[in-house]
This record gives sequence, C-alpha cells and structure tokens, in this order.
Amino acid sequence: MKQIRNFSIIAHIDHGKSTLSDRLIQAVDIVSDRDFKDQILDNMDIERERGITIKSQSVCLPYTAKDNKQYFLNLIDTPGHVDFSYEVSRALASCEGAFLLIDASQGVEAQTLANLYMALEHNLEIIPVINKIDLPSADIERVKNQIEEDLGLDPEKAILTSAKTGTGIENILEGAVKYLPPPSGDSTLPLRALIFDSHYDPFRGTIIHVRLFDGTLKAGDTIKLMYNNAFYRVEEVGIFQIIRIPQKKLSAGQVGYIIAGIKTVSDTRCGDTITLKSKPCEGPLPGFKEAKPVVFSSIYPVASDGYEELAVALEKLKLNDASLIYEKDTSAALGFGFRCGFLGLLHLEVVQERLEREYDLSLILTAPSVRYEIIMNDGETLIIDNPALYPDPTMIEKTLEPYIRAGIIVPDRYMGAVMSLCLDRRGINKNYQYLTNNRLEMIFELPLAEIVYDFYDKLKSITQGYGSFDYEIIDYRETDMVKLDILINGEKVDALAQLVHRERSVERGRTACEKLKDEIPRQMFKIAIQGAIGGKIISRSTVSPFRKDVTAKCYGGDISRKRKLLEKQRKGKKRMKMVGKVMIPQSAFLSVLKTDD
Ligand SMILES: Nc1nc2c(ncn2[C@@H]2O[C@H](COP(=O)(O)OP(=O)(O)OP(=O)(O)O)[C@@H](O)[C@H]2O)c(=O)[nH]1
Repeated sequence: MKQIRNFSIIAHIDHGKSTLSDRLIQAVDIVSDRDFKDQILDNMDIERERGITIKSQSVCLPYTAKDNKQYFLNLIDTPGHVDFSYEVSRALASCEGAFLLIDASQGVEAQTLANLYMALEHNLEIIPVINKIDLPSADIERVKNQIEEDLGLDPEKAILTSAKTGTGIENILEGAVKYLPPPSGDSTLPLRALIFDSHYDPFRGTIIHVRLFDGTLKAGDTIKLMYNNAFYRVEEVGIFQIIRIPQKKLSAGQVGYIIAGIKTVSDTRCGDTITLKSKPCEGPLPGFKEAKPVVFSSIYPVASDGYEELAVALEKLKLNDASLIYEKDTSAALGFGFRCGFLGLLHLEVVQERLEREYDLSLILTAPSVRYEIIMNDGETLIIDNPALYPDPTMIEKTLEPYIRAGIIVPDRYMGAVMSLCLDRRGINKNYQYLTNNRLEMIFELPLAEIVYDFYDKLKSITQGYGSFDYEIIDYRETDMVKLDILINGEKVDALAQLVHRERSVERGRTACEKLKDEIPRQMFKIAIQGAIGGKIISRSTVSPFRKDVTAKCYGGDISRKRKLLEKQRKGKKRMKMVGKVMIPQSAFLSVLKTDD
C-alpha cells in the first residue's frame, strides 16, 4: 500500500485539467503515442466538443520515481461542472490528496474555491498547481498571492506547469509520491469499497468504479451493495489503464473496477458501499446521498409516431446515466412524451443533445421547471414539477420553492451589475468579501427557479466573461406563485404554461407573448397569442397572416426543382409541432422563459 497514491485534479472549468491529465498519461507511457487521442479521459463526443468533463474516469499510472521505486498513481477524474458536484464529492472521497489547478492568467475563480472547500471537507492533502505558465498573460506572482491570501495554502509548495508544452509534468508525478500520503486501510478486515462512478458496457453490463478502503476482493466472491441490499457474483476485478486490465484481486487502498453481471447503472448507486456477503463490514462508508434531480422538463417527439423511438432511446441513455429520471407524460397540445428530471440545466442539455445526435430524434423540450412543494387547504402536500399540473389556487394554503446559496466571484467593477441582476432575480445579498484588492466574492440566496434558465449566460455577459458562479441548494421557502397560461388562437397550450412569481406575473406574461410572437412564423391566418392568469387575460400579441407560395416562383416548369423546394420546406418544418392549426417551432417552448434584455 505504501506504493499507492490516490488523487484527483480539481480546477475551475477551462483551467486545463483534461490537458494536464493527458500529459500525465503520456508521461508514464501506458498508451502508445499513435493511439493517443487528446483528452483521452473525456470519452464522450459531447464532452469533447464542449470541452467539459461530465463523466469521471480514472486511470492507474505506473511510475518509477526518483527513489527508483515503482509507484501506482491512481488519477481519479472529476466532473468539472456544478451540476455534477455530488459525483465530484464521491470521487474526492476516494482520494488522499488533490492537485488544485489554477490558470496562471485567470487566477482563482468560484469553482477553484468551491472545489477547495470540498477537498478540505474530505481532509485531502492539497498541492496547488499553477498551470498555463507559457501564456504571455501569465502572472505567477499574482496567483501565488491569491493562493496564500484567498485559499490559505502555502504558495511555496505550488508546482508550476504548462500542460500545453509539458513543462513541470514530472514535478507533478514526483509531487504525488513525495507529498501525498499513501492510503491507510487493512486488507485483513471485512471488505469496504466505495462506488464513486459506474458506466455501462454493452458486452459486460455495468462496470463499477470503486475505491477499496478495507479488505480484498476477487472474481468468484459474492458482493453486497449495502444501500440496495442486492447481491451479485463477481465475474472480474481489475484496474483502469485507459483499457481495463483484469487483476487476480483488488486490495485495501486500491482503485479499480468490478464486473458482476449487473444490468444497468441504476442498480448501482454512486456513493454506496460494497462489502462481502460472507464477511460483511459493520456499516457503510459515510456520506451516501442520492443524487436528486432539481430541474424538470417534458420531452416530446416532433413526429407523432416518434414516441416508441424516444422510449427506447431514453431507456438506453438511462443505462449509462443513473441520475436521469423519467416517466410517461401526456400533453393535450403535444401528445405522448416523458417528464424528465435532471441534475441541472447542463445535464438537461447534454441529454437533449445525446438524444438528438446519437438516436437521431427530433424533439420538443418544454421550459425547464423546478420542483414546488404545495400545501393544500386540507393539509395534504403535493410535489409539483410540471406547471401544467398546478392545482386550483383556491385550494392552496401555501407554496414553497427551492432556494440556493450562490457564490459569485467578480472583479469589483462589476459589483453593481451583479447586484442588480441578482436582486432582479429575487435574490437576497447575504454577504460579500474582498478576496484581493479588486476581486470580490458575493454571496446571494436566490430562488432556484430564477437561475435555471439564462442566469449563467446573463452573468457572463454583464461581467464580460469575468464572473464565475457556483451554487448549492439550501432549503425550501414560502413563495407566491401563479400559473401563467398561454393561449394560442384561444386554446390553452399546456406545454407553454409556467409558474411565475405574482409580483412579476404581468411583466412575464407580456415578455412571453412578445417572445412567442417572434418565434412563431407567419402562417396563412392570423395567430392570436394571449397570456392569462386564472382565466384573466393579462397580455396579448398577434402574428399577422402571410401568404407564402414558394412554388409560384418556379413558373410551373421544372417539376424536380419544385419537389426540391417542397422537400426543403418540409425539412424546415421538421422541428415544428402542430398545435391545433398552428405550427410552433421547438425554440418557442423555451423562449417563454426568456427575460427581457
Ligand atoms: N497556453 C496553454 N493553454 C492550455 C494549457 N493547459 C490547457 N490549455 C488550454 O486551455 C483550454 C482548457 O483546457 P482543458 O484541459 O480542456 O480544461 P479543463 O479544466 O479540463 O476543462 P473542463 O474539462 O471543462 O473542466 C484548452 O483550450 C487547452 O488547450 C497550458 O498549459 N497552456
């Protein structure tokens, strides 16, 4: 065990974590250069394209240190986005140490701090790393100052790297050996292993990623998943070196995988403890929490016969994404679909993209909503995440909505702009503190509903990209919500309904009608768009009729040209949904949430 080190790299988005991981893997020569694909740990298409890490993966780096001993350095990859913070926390719980990566030109940002706090909660040894020192705008002295002042870490310990050029990579490997503690634990005790991730393999079923704290495990053993109380026979254990390398056994301190004929990843829970049936441990490892969805949206196929296809695609996605939840849903306007729960807006976007890209589906997503707690007059509590199901207001005693605590770090010249954005979103400023001479952290309590849509984009734009943001859900608070209905040519469209705060309802009704007017294309007849609260019309707009005979231009002559045009037009319509007689484009369903610019 003395020759093992388990660590993560934690960083704010874009500070270079994936690039650095690639360099570490290259440095220990476990994949040939020819096979080496950049950012080898981010193996999903979408991750690659967006350059963000979503699913964590780990890799075991064999490294011969300067002391001539061979070490096994387990690098545990962590997702980089707030939506996935529970997965980060489980990955960190599997480590003894972490490298805290800071961009030499950007300096400390909101997630640098949030990640540091999480790492400290897990009592990890933390080594600061200043990356991107090759950049002309790198300011190492300033970052060292921040490391001392803002993070309370020793700047002298900081390792300087450029993941791009390869400078300092050796120092990281050597630093892991020298400064990170080896795992403790006892191989003779009953097995205690933490599930920190799992993924689905079409041939082998679920591959569980584990960190063993005590005990040993080998093929043939029967394991018990403590939270699920389920038993499985182990088919194979091993370690990750980009590919899976089977091993005779795994022992205390090691990080590796288990294959045990488990059908879907939802049968394993991230954070659950695995023990042996024959010799169980006393209790589970601490900190288990179920990852709960916080943002909800309904997904409908554009084609009315697309429901079965969507059902199959969701089932397949779910194999690999335990935090995605869904159930059947019907809408008077949109037909059959699914109500889905997501960890956050990014998670929603990733699922949408994967459905569209990997399963070639054309989809309508309704405006995302949070989950409200509604206490009825008769004392019953309803949990509502779909505005269409909001009960008759006269039967409601009170409504509660989820609140978050947001930490926003900005240069102080943007303080006023951030303040007015947050106050406008019903935020309460709890505190602010200067981190350096001109950077400050502002703490707000905000309703989650106010940030699910375009908050992050707005924050980025008002701070010219300098603002960074991190949040956690804190509690549910009483609120005064009303349901804003949208009527199109006099018909209520349930999928366009949203819950809005009473004080803002008139304004929101007006902007929703305006945005819809811009989104819905002209048709042969006049389209009336109305916003209504409790049957009372509060806003309206009109799309005037338009006659567009595209084939007229072809002078009746060339039939194939005519067909091409019609074809083109049909394609354009693919992302539109007929609601009554009106074609509504996909984008309109999300536009109702947009606020005025
Ligand atoms: N100049 C320079 N650029 C770097 C260096 N390290 C990373 N980059 C660039 O910075 C950008 C972000 O790097 P990533 O490795 O994708 O960042 P990340 O922290 O993994 O981002 P997430 O996966 O979103 O958390 C990429 O364009 C990299 O090429 C470096 O040392 N020097």
